[in-house]
Amino acid sequence: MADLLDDAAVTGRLKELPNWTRDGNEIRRRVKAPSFMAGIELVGEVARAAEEADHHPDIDIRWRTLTFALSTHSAGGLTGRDFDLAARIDAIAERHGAD
Ligand SMILES: C[C@H](O)[C@H](O)[C@H]1CNC2=NC(N)=NC(=O)C2=N1
Repeated sequence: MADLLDDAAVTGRLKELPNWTRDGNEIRRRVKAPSFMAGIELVGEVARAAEEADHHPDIDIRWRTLTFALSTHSAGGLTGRDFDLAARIDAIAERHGAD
């Protein structure tokens, strides 16, 4: 099982991911896609990355605004797996021309 990160480690990893904010046991990012369908395609790609990593974000879809939240449920908080997937989500969002 992945190790829980302490507050200092979480703060350190968040510095590399300026689009993400911490809310308790999770980190969250909002992404605005160029259109609804672009957002759905982006979510599909995130879903494939999540399956590959065997780590799954909570996803909220509102027209072209997507919110991704990450936490490691089995560990009860934030681990390196959340930050690794967050970086992959950033790369996917950028490739899809999202803000
Ligand atoms: C068996 C499998 O590894 C676990 O159920 C995984 C699947 N995806 C997961 N995703 C997230 N976000 N947290 C988990 O603890 C988790 N556990």
